[in-house]
Amino acid sequence: MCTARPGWQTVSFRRPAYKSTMYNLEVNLVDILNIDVKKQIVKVEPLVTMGQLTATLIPLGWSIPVVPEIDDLTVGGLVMGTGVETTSHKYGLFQHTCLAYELVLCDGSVVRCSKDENSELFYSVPWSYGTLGILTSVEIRLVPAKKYVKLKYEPVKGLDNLVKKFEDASKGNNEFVEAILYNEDEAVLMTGCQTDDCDRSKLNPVGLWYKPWFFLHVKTFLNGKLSGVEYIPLRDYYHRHTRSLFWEIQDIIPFGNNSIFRLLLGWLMPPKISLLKLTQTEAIKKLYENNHVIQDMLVPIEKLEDSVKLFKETVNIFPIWLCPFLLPPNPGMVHPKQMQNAELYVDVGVYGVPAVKNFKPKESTRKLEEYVRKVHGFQMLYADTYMSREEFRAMFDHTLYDKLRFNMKCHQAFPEVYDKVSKQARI
Ligand SMILES: Cc1cc2nc3c(=O)[nH]c(=O)nc-3n(C[C@H](O)[C@H](O)[C@H](O)COP(=O)(O)OP(=O)(O)OC[C@H]3O[C@@H](n4cnc5c(N)ncnc54)[C@H](O)[C@@H]3O)c2cc1C
Ligand SMILES: NC(=O)C1=CN([C@@H]2O[C@H](COP(=O)(O)OP(=O)(O)OC[C@H]3O[C@@H](n4cnc5c(N)ncnc54)[C@H](OP(=O)(O)O)[C@@H]3O)[C@@H](O)[C@H]2O)C=CC1
Ligand SMILES: CC(C)=CCC[C@@H](C)[C@H]1CC[C@@]2(C)C3=C(CC[C@]12C)[C@@]1(C)CC[C@H](O)C(C)(C)[C@@H]1CC3
Repeated sequence: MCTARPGWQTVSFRRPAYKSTMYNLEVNLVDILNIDVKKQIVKVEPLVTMGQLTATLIPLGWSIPVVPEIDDLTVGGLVMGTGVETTSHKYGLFQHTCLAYELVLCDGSVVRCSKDENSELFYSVPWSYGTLGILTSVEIRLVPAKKYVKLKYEPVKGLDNLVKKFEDASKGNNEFVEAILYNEDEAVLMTGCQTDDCDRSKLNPVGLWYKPWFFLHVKTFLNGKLSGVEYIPLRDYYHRHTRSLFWEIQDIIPFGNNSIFRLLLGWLMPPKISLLKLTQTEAIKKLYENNHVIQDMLVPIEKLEDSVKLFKETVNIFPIWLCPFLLPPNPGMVHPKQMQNAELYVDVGVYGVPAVKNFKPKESTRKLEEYVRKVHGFQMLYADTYMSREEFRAMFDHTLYDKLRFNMKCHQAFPEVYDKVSKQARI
């Protein structure tokens, strides 16, 4: 069994091939069920999107701790896969901000799980891609929302310098930490906090239709020697990369940042990911397969410098997105090597056309995957993975997952995660 949500509707890169051979379950659960400000919990159904949630919560003065930035990402997809954002160094991944899940198991029973109730199931749901049960609701922590983010842009020269500053910023008191690496030697580090006060002369609603693409706006701070400060309305900040799909839009609509285009037609942007997927031709699919890399590798922060060098040598794609996150020592598929303390990791996001000669998608990606396994890192599974089943099991801890699948007789109802995310399972 799998959900009946068609592949073209999902934000993941490829379409799931398995949907045509499995029993498809309609899970049309699209509502925000309850906002309990006393207990600071919001209860939502799995198809609630990030755009829908921020539009509802922010006017009420609330938000959730981790808001992955593409509007159409769903709570179900983020729980069953993962979500990371610039607050993750403080709160962890999306699933670490969830307090309880309600699932329908393969025997038809409904269970609620949390850290104190059915805890093994609770810790096994993230990264399980719908292979333990069907999610029907999620309780997420609420945090107070303020009106603006006071964002400081700091140009940094030298990779070693950036790595040090980035690590310090992630361990400091900042609420938001992110860096964009424009080449091996130049980056802009962004740190911010929420505030209700705003210096109007520095207000920048980056989400307005005529505003330049965010990554290009950030790039302008590279030229100045000084740091810059801006006040960005909270919702504009959360979805700052939505309009340009990070920097992927430049390959799809190359003239999209032209100021006249923005002024007249900027309101049309971005095209819906689902529309792009639905209308994707075989030729474009091949082009992306053979001459494009989309990968997010999660590595321990002390491996950041080595990872950037390896990415440069293997695919040579810039900009690179850097986002720190805290990985707590919880049981389940993804945890730090030592189970004593939470560890700081970083998401190294590489999206674009490789600038190396003789780029071979499979070989290059496998080289990166091997490195990530070696340093006890993890690959985000919305993108292509070329790992074998054994390699996949070496990267993701299947101990608890296997135990639960056996106890709950999941093998009679759901495939294994690998059979949903591997290259063979996706078209
Ligand atoms: C002919 C008729 C007459 C009625 N007369 C009355 C009346 O006089 N007084 C009265 O109080 N009621 C009456 N009802 C029943 C009832 O009020 C409405 O049908 C009900 O409120 C549905 O509202 P809706 O159309 O907004 O919900 P829907 O459009 O069915 O659903 C609204 C949203 O909730 C979601 N949703 C629906 N069901 C579920 C579920 N089980 N779990 C999760 N999400 C769900 C949907 O996906 C949708 O997003 C009547 C119903 C009918 C058909
Ligand atoms: N900033 C970030 O962190 C970003 C994250 N992403 C990635 O995008 C993906 C989310 O995309 P989205 O379109 O929302 O999700 P998808 O529809 O792609 O779903 C992802 C997985 O979750 C499963 N799933 C979803 N809902 C349920 C449910 N109710 N019960 C059981 N299983 C369920 C799906 O199962 P099935 O196959 O059966 O449908 C699928 O395997 C995540 O993998 C995330 O990591 C992408 C961009 C940015
Ligand atoms: C963890 C984080 C921050 C991930 C960000 C990932 C984005 C860059 C990804 C998510 C969805 C994504 C894979 C997508 C694409 C580009 C990269 C995206 C936007 C595009 C639009 C590229 C063009 C393709 O033909 C197609 C339309 C299928 C995809 C759709 C999904």
